[in-house]
Amino acid sequence: QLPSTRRSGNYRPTLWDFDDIQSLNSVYAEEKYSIKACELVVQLKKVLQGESNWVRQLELIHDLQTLGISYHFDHEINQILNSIYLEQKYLETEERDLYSTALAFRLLRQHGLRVSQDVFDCLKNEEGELEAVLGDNTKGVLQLYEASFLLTEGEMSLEQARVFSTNFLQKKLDDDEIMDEHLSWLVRRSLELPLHWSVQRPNARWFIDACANRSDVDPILLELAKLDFNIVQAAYQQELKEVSRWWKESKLAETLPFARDRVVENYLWNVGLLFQPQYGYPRIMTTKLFILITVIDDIFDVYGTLEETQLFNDAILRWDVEAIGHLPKYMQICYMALDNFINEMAYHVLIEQGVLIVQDLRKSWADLCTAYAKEAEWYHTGYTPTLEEYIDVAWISISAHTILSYVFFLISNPIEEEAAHNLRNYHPIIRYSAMVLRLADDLGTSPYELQRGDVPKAVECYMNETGASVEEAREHVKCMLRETWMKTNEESFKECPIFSKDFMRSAADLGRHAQYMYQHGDGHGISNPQMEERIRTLIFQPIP
Ligand SMILES: CC1(C)[C@@H]2CC[C@@]1(C)[C@@H](OP(=O)([O-])OP(=O)([O-])[O-])C2
Ligand SMILES: [Mg+2]
Ligand SMILES: [Mg+2]
Ligand SMILES: [Mg+2]
Repeated sequence: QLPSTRRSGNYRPTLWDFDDIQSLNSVYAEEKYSIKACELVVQLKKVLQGESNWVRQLELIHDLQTLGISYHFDHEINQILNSIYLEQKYLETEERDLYSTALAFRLLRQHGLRVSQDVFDCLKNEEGELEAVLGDNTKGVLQLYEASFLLTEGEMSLEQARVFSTNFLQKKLDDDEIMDEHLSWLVRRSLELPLHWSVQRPNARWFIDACANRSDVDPILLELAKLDFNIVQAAYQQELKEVSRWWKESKLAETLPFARDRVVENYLWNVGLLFQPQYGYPRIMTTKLFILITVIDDIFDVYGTLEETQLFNDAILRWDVEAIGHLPKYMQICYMALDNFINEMAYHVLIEQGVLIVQDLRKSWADLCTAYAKEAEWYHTGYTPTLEEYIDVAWISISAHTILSYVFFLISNPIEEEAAHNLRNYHPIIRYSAMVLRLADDLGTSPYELQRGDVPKAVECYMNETGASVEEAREHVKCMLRETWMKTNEESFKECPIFSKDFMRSAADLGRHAQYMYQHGDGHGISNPQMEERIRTLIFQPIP
């Protein structure tokens, strides 16, 4: 049916004032703080090298990771994990328990070292049951729970460990039986989102604050975590100011008022996706990308009539900038903003890496808009696809393949032809990243999207196809999320990876950041108190 009036997303104006952003200015940009941080890094490297107990070494590595500062110690961490793996200390039965075994299992697997799930066998009873010997060991069961998310296809005992450790921990919380307050916080947090699914830098602030309630934290560790957080935040603020100026100068917020005006939220995606401080320019470019994807997504999902969306998609497929005269004015503006951005990105890569990628970028956008157009057709004709039909289109329409294309070309130097070929052919790691992003997005945004009118999403397609209730359908989607993570884990263990470590990390972090953004509803388009607090403490307020 053709709408008599256009839909609206009823999106509120941005929460973050342009002048407030432009006035951001952190003392931590001063060199004296970076010098102090370097001194602390040197001291901590000595602590790491001086630690001979393998469990303490692993606990230090775990803390460095959750506090967001492990990137200073990649070499030391690599050395320690490889020697623990080679010396197989984590296998000597007399030396270990559930806690140390699970901690070693998780950190070694995360590092790409393929430890067998059999490491838990010696802890089981005669009937081969691990759950029978948990006793009252909440600390150990929490580590087992975290470790179970590193499972790959067919590792049923890890899947069973996830189920019974979840039930064990939930019961402990419900019966208020966890006396240690910090442990209780960790359990509550991880039951919502396990460490393996948590994006590192955005979550670091929570772990830094939580450290204040721990007696076993090395003061140098906490001092460096706070200082590093504030120094990196100062760099983030400068990047955000630049993107915010670009968005204002584009005048797209005024000319396309129906679209989500979300510069800060779009920048936050890239704090999760490209957390390494040296990726400042890539973060600025991928934030512009997220902004344009958000606007064009809203043209297809909210504002454009069926006929207009088909005209826009044809123009994108043809890519003839002289032939847009027939488009409505708002589409001409959007088309040119996109064309300018593609040229800006392609020019940068041509100058820096000597590779011409205009066709790659246009193809990626063409695939995205074709998927958008299909969804618009389904909406306007009132068709509800099967879940399979929907996923075949929606893993593309969530835009992960476009986002990861830009990430690839921005951080790969040199650009390897085999990797570029796999990127163009949507290597499985791209599809898995897209699936986590899509499923997390549908769980977080579809209630609002359906209210205003949008194509039925994964939950609704499953309900329509099977007659399931909303709860059952949401549970099914969460099961699909777990299966996708299992395939992602499998892919990351492949011996000869086609893509760089940083790219593989970004592909997984895109999905992780989606689970962070949508943890409490639609943190991107609607926002909520938790997301506002996260943005305030992550970007606007240094740690005191
Ligand atoms: C960056 C994004 C992941 C992409 C554009 C904005 C998003 C936050 C999401 O927005 P949404 O409207 O929920 O996407 P979809 O459901 O219309 O595909 C799709
Ligand atoms: Mg949308
Ligand atoms: Mg959409
Ligand atoms: Mg959505």
